[in-house]
Amino acid sequence: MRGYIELFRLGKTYDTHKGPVVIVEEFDLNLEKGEYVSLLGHSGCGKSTVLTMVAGLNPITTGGVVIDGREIDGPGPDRGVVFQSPCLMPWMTALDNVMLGVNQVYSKSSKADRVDLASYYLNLVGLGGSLNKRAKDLSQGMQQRVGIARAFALRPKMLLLDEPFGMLDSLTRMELQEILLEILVRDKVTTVMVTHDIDEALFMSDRVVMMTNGPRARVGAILSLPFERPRIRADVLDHPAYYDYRGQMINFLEEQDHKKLQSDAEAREKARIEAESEQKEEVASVV
Ligand SMILES: Nc1ncnc2c1ncn2[C@@H]1O[C@H](COP(=O)(O)OP(=O)(O)OP(=O)(O)O)[C@@H](O)[C@H]1O
Repeated sequence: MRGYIELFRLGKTYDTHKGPVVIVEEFDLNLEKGEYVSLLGHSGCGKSTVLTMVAGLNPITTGGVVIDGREIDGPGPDRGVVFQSPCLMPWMTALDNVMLGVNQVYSKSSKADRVDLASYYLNLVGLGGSLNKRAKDLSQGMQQRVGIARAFALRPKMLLLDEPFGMLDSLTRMELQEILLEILVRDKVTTVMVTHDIDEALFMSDRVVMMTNGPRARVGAILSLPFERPRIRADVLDHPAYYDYRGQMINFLEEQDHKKLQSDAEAREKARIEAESEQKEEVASVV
């Protein structure tokens, strides 16, 4: 099956001081237009590596990414990215921070239209009253709202979120999750989100892609969630299958933990045997 967005046999090898290490291998995933997919997996398995390759910010070693029929070969305005911290220009206003990208992508539109577009998205994320505040004077939650408005204002086909709510308090986090879902549904943007938070993945996603442990991480299992949209948090939490899906995700992660402990123990045993045989060879050569 081919999707609106296709990640095919995506792979990444990093050069390290110990030589090349294959972090992600044969990562296959198809997304429908407007679909919301979360990537879940243990720390260091390669989630951000997949996301930054799709964003075009991290060179792809093998395979590729096709978005709406076009293979990507670097970053582009068809993909908006929101990281944990929004990296705003601190001395510029909220509006000017959003205008930076808008001016580049919509250079042929009138200044008034560009300001309208940026203001529209800042309004949607609840910053209508703070357009002219400098980024350095905004709270962390407000800065993240600017980051989200900045990504949406480019009208991307795809949104890539790397733990976008990771640094926020739980109330702001819940509020922003809901605002984000509202805009995504309105604009039909296809989304991939990296998260460590099982409940966040359950509330936000159509599907949860669980990655195996690295190195050579790939898609381990995919859960399709049955919760209706628009999502209402209380209804999702009350859904009879909620704790079953939650349990499946926890089981998968525990299974990966178990495999990691096993492979770490095997590696230690192998190293011990190698060290022992080297010692024996040394003793034999002295004798
Ligand atoms: N530029 C790099 N060079 C070498 N190794 C790297 C580089 N970037 C990441 N890695 C390694 O690749 C692995 C995967 O990293 P990545 O950040 O993609 O994982 P992650 O699943 O997003 O982790 P986390 O959940 O902790 O954010 C890690 O072992 C990391 O140390």
